[in-house]
Amino acid sequence: MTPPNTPENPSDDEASENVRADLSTPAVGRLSLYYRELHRLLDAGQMSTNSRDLAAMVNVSAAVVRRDLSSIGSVGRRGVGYDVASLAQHIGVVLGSGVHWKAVMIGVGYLGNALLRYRGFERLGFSLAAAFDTDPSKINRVVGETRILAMDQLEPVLRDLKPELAILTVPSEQATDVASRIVALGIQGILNFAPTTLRVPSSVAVINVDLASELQQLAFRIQNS
Ligand SMILES: NC(=O)c1ccc[n+]([C@@H]2O[C@H](COP(=O)([O-])OP(=O)(O)OC[C@H]3O[C@@H](n4cnc5c(N)ncnc54)[C@H](O)[C@@H]3O)[C@@H](O)[C@H]2O)c1
Repeated sequence: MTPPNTPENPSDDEASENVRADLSTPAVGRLSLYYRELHRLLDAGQMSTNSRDLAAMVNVSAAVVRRDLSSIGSVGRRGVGYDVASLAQHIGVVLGSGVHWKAVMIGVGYLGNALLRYRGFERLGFSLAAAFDTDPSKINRVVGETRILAMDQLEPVLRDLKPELAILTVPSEQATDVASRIVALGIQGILNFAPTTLRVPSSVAVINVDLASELQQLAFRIQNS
């Protein structure tokens, strides 16, 4: 008989919600890397792995892998390790990859073009449902599998598609205005490539991607090693 869902005995969904709330940002980043490597192992037909091998794949210690995995309730069996398929599935649930996420892209220049052609998003449950640009020469072109629409179609299309996420790849001067527009349309998370700080309500999650800053940190590490 299925036990009732009580605070002491939460359902799978509730348990993964609780786990998610407790995870630090670096731990979430590492889980995402384990997830990627586990899928690579699955593709290669490998059924089991252990903390030492996973650690080597993502360049952390085996103790960190064991701690990360036990924090989401996955404990390897001594001498056997982890079942690759079920561990990948479990991490996927914790990271929300079992859920289908709809994303739109705003700004299809050099960067947007490259990202639209990348097929790796779909595997993690993200579909790029539409892309938007202001340049009339780009409208109606299909890049990857996504059609570029005019910005004056933003409101009706987003109301219809109801995407949760947006990838912002417009010039930095345009980013704030565009962000306000998409937030007003119900976007809950923005992956922001524009080198500017977005002012959005705290209910909207923003991840800033800045490769120049990453390079700067890399140079700093080398200089100080
Ligand atoms: N995060 C990073 O590591 C990184 C790396 C490269 C570029 N960038 C940034 O990403 C953004 C895009 O870079 P890019 O090289 O692709 O630039 P780009 O100029 O090639 O592309 C920008 C696109 O946005 C469109 N656009 C302009 N205003 C718009 C608006 N209001 N609404 C919708 N579309 C609009 C333009 O027509 C163009 O197609 C820039 O902000 C750039 O600084 C970030």
